[in-house]
Amino acid sequence: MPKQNMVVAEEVLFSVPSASTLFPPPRSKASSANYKELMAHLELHGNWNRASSWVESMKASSPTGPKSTSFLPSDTADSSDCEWRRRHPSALSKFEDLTAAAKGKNVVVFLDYDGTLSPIVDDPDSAFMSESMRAVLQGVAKYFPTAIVSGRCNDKVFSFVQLSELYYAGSHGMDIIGPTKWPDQANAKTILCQPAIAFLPMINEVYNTLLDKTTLIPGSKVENNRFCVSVHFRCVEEKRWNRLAEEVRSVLAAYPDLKLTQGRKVLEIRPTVEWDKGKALEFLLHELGCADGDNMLPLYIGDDRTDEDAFKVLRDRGQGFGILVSKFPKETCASYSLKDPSEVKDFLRDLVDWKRNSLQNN
Ligand SMILES: O=P(O)(O)OC[C@H]1O[C@H](O[C@H]2O[C@H](CO)[C@@H](O)[C@H](O)[C@H]2O)[C@H](O)[C@@H](O)[C@@H]1O
Repeated sequence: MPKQNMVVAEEVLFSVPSASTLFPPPRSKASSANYKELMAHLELHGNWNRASSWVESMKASSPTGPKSTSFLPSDTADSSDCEWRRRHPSALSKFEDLTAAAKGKNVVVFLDYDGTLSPIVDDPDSAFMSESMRAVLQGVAKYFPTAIVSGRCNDKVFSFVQLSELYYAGSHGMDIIGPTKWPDQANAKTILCQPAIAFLPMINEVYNTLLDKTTLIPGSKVENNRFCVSVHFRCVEEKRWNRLAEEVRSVLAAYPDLKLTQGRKVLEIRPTVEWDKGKALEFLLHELGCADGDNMLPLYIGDDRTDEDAFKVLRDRGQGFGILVSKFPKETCASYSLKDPSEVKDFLRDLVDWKRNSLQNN
């Protein structure tokens, strides 16, 4: 499928050509210290000074509906859609292939929250999970170690999910805790992994400053995700995106240790630590004793650019499967697809039934 027919994946916003690409290093050793300093300056200020390119990226990314494919001629859209579905078939229609691969292995389930377990809604505080999804999740956690890996802070995700038998990896995996009720209360294992703990005061400071700076931009919302901050623009009129981007840019210019990425109609500010949902997945697999073993089959279901880090880990390890939740073609490292949270629920229910039946038949 031609690249332009795919939805642009959300990406690190200041990934413009690096200064070192534009200015190759000097040959003499004597000039190299000055060169490093110059490069650091250009990387930071050159890139941070492009609020207008942020807006282009904000416009290009995060399509959520039929509008997003409207730039395609309809026959091209149809054929590219078919080709994409062939390469990333539905996890529901290929369920038997998946369970065949899982036979004799311990399945571990990783789930993103927004857009995967709950539908995308305008107000982030109202992204509730349905009771039926909760019941299915409870069933999943009964048979398989299950983790929620989210950009949100753990407290918020827990307030939506309300299941203490799960692992939670909030703040894009930078805050990992084990279940307080699995396999049973007495044996509950407390895992704690917080690789960005040193950034807490800085993140709080940035959150407060951003709250203050964006307060006059109607529709904007700043969310404190503990180890990262989200600036939502889903409800901001497009003519004001430039102003919002400019405010965020001006705040972040003072924090070289923070980076900016983009999700679904959201700007995300994160520490520059080498940690993401992929690292969280690897950490949890290791904790569960299946880092190197072939006896585990991890399944990771997610809808966002940030989930791609986890899909990539599974693809590179050749272990388990990534399942992308999307109604339309997207660049992805996932093997399979599901269209929306309702299909995710069906898939998880099938998984529980399959496990229950195979236990009964043994
Ligand atoms: O990793 P996730 O669990 O998918 O979290 C990613 C972000 O999700 C939330 O924002 C998204 O969902 C909102 C509610 O549906 C929607 O209004 C927003 O436009 C989406 O970007 C959450 O509010 C963010 O903090 C998370 O980073």
